Amino acid sequence: MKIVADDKIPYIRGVFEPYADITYLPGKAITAKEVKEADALLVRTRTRCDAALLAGSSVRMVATATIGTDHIDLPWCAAHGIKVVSAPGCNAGGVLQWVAAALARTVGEASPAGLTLGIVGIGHVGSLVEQYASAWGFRVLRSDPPRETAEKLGPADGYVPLDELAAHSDIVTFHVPLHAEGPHPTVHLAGERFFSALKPGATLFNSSRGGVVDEEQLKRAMASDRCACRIDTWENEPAIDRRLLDAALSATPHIAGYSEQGKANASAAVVAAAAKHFGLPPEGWYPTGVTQVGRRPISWAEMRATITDYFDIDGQSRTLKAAPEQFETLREEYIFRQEYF
Ligand SMILES: NC(=O)C1=CN([C@@H]2O[C@H](COP(=O)(O)OP(=O)(O)OC[C@H]3O[C@@H](n4cnc5c(N)ncnc54)[C@H](O)[C@@H]3O)[C@@H](O)[C@H]2O)C=CC1
Ligand SMILES: O=C(O)C(=O)[C@H](O)COP(=O)(O)O
Repeated sequence: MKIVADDKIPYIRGVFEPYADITYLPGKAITAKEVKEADALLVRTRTRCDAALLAGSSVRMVATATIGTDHIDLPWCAAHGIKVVSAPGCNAGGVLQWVAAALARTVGEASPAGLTLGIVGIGHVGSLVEQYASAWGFRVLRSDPPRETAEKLGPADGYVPLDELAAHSDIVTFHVPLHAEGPHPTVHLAGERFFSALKPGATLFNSSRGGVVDEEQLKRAMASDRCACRIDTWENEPAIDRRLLDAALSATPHIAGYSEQGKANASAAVVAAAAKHFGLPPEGWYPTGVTQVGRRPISWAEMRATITDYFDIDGQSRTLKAAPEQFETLREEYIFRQEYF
């Protein structure tokens, strides 16, 4: 059995070695030639898994150590009998920490009470953000048309159309997958219509995917002082837009989910997926030495007073702004932070 794995998936070295021939490569170096005779791929967002990579290969399973799957051509894999497994919710706690830091910087000395937070996408991340933001005193508006339809949710549950959320929110945070298909596509979900509806002076957070926000429209809205932004995920990473970078209140290199616990969960998920699929022993494996966090309530005051000790969003923003050409290196050399709530 042959596995090709991204060499930046942490903790997994040694786990499959007793059972499989495993090769570790940088995500971008996982090419058609390298995977031709592989049975399984363990990837991250940096390997595009589509016909160009997989056609004619012996790959039967792709496991991604990420929540997002937009780097994988899911229909093509399904049509060609390739099982795809992701790591749902693995690093939601890390993204919560990024949002908390961004909220702390945006709200400052003011009180969350009286401010409205619009959350777009109420899945693993969005619902966690909602839980903490509501407890901190924000009024929360939600938009998630797929859930609203499936679960018959509406204004009585705090679910509103995106335009309405935009018009009434002081801060809007996006937590949707990037997809172009189906009745509720998210490519440029924050586009011209969204920015026309947006409450003047609002701040937009994007820690979902570049492409969910139309950066040209965002820059236009910022140029006329209609909004501000804090951005973790960018169109065209790693070649990010320098004007947007300069204008953003916070700019981080797609590291919102980079907590030690999130990375460990992601690694455990891909190991479990491959072990299960191929009937190998390490199915219940989890990295040793990773501190477990029990999710706990934290007051707004405690969070504001402590968040910088764990995640210095301003410091990391200064680093990226000073050296945007290092975008990918900053990600690769990131010291995974600790979740503490
Ligand atoms: N910056 C980072 O480091 C990270 C980014 N992410 C991104 O965050 C995204 C969300 O993560 P999860 O909450 O775990 O995903 P999830 O799949 O649990 O939830 C996504 C939610 O978005 C909703 N949705 C889909 N289309 C929508 C639309 N047009 N409008 C409003 N809502 C819509 C879905 O119904 C679902 O409830 C991931 O797909 C990934 O792209 C995830 C982890 C880390
Ligand atoms: O989980 C996701 O989805 C993310 O965006 C990840 O945090 C990005 O992880 P890497 O691909 O950089 O491992």
